[in-house]
Amino acid sequence: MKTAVVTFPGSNCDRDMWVALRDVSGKEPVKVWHGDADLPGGLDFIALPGGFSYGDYLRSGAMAANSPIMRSVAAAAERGVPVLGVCNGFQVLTEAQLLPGALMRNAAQTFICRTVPLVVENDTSLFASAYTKGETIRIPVAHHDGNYFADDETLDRLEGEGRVAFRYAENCNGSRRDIAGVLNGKGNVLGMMPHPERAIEPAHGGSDGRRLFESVIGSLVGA
Ligand SMILES: NC(=O)CC[C@H](N)C(=O)O
Repeated sequence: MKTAVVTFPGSNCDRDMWVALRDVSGKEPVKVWHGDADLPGGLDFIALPGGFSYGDYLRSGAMAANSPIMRSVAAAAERGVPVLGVCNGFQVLTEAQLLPGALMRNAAQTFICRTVPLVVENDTSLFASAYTKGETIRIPVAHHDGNYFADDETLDRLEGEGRVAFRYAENCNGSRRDIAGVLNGKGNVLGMMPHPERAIEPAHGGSDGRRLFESVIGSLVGA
């Protein structure tokens, strides 16, 4: 099994993601730099971490979405390789149009940094098989641009196709229909604002994020 974490200039959660993947998979992820033209061969999983890529210049994730490496990430996603984008990684995935919608400034115009309750909406995706639909989990958020927006037609389609992965039990940022994470049509790309890699062991204050990594790593066993 071969996993990778992509680092952009301004990423600040790449090490946490790397440690979470290493601890759950037992194998060290490959570190990939945004300027690399190609991903290493044979990757089974790609993570886009949180942070402030390019200082959130223009819009959060807008510059990173045009990094050289994102062409390879899009091609890998198209081939069915699982891709997880957390927080800034989610912003990059929407800006790269690998996921629908946009992450706008939080409704209260403030940076939010706290642990929030989330409802698991989909427990059949490869990212969430270790959760139970309807279960409430607690995962930290830390962002100023987490206000998920998509038009009604898109939201209806996402809900109808079971592509809302997580919802906020308490809407902390104004996201439409309380959406905290969404899947692409094939179900192999997940973007979410909360940080599962910050809830891996009790010392983090909770370990509800660990099951997300157990789900996806478990789906790769044998890979
Ligand atoms: N923790 C993060 O990834 C922050 C994401 C983003 N730059 C924001 O503040 O909205």
